[in-house]
Amino acid sequence: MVRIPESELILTDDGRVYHLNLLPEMVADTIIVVGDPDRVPKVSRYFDQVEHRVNSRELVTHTGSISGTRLSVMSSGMGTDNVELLMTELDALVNVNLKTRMVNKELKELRIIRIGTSGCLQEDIPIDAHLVSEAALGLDTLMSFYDWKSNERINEFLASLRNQLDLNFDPYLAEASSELLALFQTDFHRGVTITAPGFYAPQGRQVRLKPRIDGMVDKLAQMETPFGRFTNLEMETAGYYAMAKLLGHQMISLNALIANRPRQEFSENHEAAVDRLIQRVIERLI
Ligand SMILES: O=P(O)(O)O[C@H]1O[C@H](CO)[C@@H](O)[C@H]1O
Ligand SMILES: O=c1cc[nH]c(=O)[nH]1
Repeated sequence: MVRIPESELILTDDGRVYHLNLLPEMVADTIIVVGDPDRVPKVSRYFDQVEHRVNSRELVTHTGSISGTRLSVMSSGMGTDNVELLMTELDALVNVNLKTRMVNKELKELRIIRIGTSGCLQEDIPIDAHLVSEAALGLDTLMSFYDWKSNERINEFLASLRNQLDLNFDPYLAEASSELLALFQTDFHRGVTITAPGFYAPQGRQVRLKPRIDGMVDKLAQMETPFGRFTNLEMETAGYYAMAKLLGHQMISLNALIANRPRQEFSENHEAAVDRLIQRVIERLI
């Protein structure tokens, strides 16, 4: 057993993990994750009671319970760089003894559910619909820094995608937890999500700067992946799916589709679409 040094897993003077600013007893085994820190109280307002409220930069955590089920809701901010530190510190809270700095012999498996917003790539899916991601493609480079491996079929698909989009980095594809996917089987659209390392050119948008990849949205919308068609673009899901798989946690990502890219439409009330999603997720968790 190897002791994790002070420089590698940083703790505050009172023993909290560095970025999340949390102690182990402050998180539940079921965690809802959101991007926007202002969305955290919009979830915890459905809790019967809140035990802990902790703010640390864009990382906000509320822990409480609904009808006897203990739940946490945490914000990550935007992007998979934040997802990486959130998942690593969350895992350390439950799987590392923070006093001895040794990994626990028995590892805990958390249930983590993302409630996010996303832009739809397919014309036939209505605006504000709710979609569960069966798998996600990472167009960020996060998995280049971990020992991430895929099977031959996925590797062939990724090589072809890399070629079609003329990418000069290695994308990755990660899957949802099948157990959590079963919870959201009915009444949700299903699809394959694309996780981009930005909102504009990395999602094929042009404001003043022209994206390097021509017709990216159309090309992605027409591709067939090993899990079906690509449905939506956002900024976190693939990072969550890959980190959860590597760390041994169950993870599912749900999105309100507040923009439709081919139709060039944006939601008239995206807050209401997100609130409906929050309520549907809570109903299925408790
Ligand atoms: O609404 P959230 O959960 O933040 O998700 C989406 O919205 C942000 C971009 O506007 C990105 O974080 C993207 O993934
Ligand atoms: O188009 C969109 C909408 C929400 N979030 C994204 O990342 N992209």
